[in-house]
Amino acid sequence: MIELKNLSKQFETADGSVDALRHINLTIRDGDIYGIIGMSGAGKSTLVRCINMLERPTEGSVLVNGKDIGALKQKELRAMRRKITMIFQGFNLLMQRTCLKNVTLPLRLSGIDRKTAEAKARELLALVDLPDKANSYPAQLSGGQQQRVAIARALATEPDVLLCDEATSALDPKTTHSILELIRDINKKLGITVIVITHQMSVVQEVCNRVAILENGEVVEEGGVAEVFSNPRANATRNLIYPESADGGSVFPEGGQRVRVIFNGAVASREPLIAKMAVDCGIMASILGASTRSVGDRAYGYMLLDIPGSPENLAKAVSYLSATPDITVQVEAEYAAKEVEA
Ligand SMILES: Nc1ncnc2c1ncn2[C@@H]1O[C@H](COP(=O)(O)OP(=O)(O)OP(=O)(O)O)[C@@H](O)[C@H]1O
Repeated sequence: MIELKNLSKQFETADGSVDALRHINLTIRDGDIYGIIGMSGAGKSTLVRCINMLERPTEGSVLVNGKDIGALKQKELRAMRRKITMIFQGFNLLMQRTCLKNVTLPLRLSGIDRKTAEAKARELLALVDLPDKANSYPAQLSGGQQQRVAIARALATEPDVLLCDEATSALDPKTTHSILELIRDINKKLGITVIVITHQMSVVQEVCNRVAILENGEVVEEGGVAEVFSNPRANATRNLIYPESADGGSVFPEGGQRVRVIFNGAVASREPLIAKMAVDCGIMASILGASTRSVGDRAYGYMLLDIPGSPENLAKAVSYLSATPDITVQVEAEYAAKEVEA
C-alpha cells in the first residue's frame, strides 16, 4: 500500500515560489491500477517523482507498506527503487545496447551474474511478446515495441509497483490499447500495483480501477473510475471526461435554469425522457449539451438541460427526472434570469 500524507512540493524559482503540489492525501492499495490525471502543469510528474523520492517533498510523507520512504538512507532508497520501477513517455532505453542488454542491465546492477540475468531477460522479453527481439537495437523497433522493452526492463527487478508516466502518450490509439492490455495483464498475472499518470481520460477509462484528478497541484476528486465517470463533481473532472463539450457556461445563454442529468450506467435514450417530460409535466426542456460513453458494459454520460419557466417548473422537472432509475440530477444554475430582470 502506498499512502501520500499531506504531501506538498514547492519549487523556488527566480520569479518566486511555485506550489506544484498542495496537501495531497491519497491511498493506493495493493493490486490497484490507479490513475492520476490532470491537465498540463497540474503536478502529475512532480507527484510521481515524489512517490519514488526522485523529488523530495517540501512537506508531508510517502508511506510504502507503512514505512516512511523519506527517512530511508541512500542504500535503502536504491533498494526501494528496484521495487517501485518506472516507465516513461520517451521509453528511456539505451540506444547503443541491444534489447537484451537493456533488460539485463538492472539485474546486473543488482549483482546478478550474467548468465542468470540473461536468462531472466529473455523470459521477460517473451512476457512482453518480443521473444525474437533480444539482439535488435531499440532504433530497429516501433514505439510500441520499445515501450514493451522498457516494461520488460522495469519488471526485471520484480517490482511491487510500476509507475507509468505518460507511458502511452507518444503512441497511436491502437498501440496504446495493446500497451494498456499488457499493463492490465501484468497487474493481474504478477499482482503488481500500477500507477498510471496521464492527461487522457480514455487511458483511465480503459485500464484503471481508481482515479485521482489533479488540478493546480491539488486533488479535486478521487474515487472508483465508474463512480467518478457516472457522477463527476469537479469542473476539472467534467472537462477531462467531456472535453468536447466542456460547459463553462459562456456558450450558453446568461441566466436560465440548468440541470445536469447524469446517466449512472442506465441504457436510456435521451429523446424519450425529454419528450416524456414534455407530455407528462408540460415542461419543454432544451438540450444545451450532451455526451455519453460506455465503461465496460455500462453506459455513462450526461445531458445539460435548460428548463424554461418558473422555479416551480424547475423543481417539478428535477423531481420528475430524479424518479427515473439510474439517473442523478444536479441543478447547475439557480433561477438567475428572474434576478437579472428584477
Ligand atoms: N524543477 C522545477 N522548478 C520549478 N518549477 C517546476 C519544476 N518542476 C515543475 N515545476 C512547476 O510545477 C508545476 C507542476 O509541474 P508538473 O511538471 O509536475 O506538471 P504536469 O502535470 O506533469 O505537467 P505536464 O503534463 O505538462 O508534464 C508547474 O507549474 C511547473 O511549472
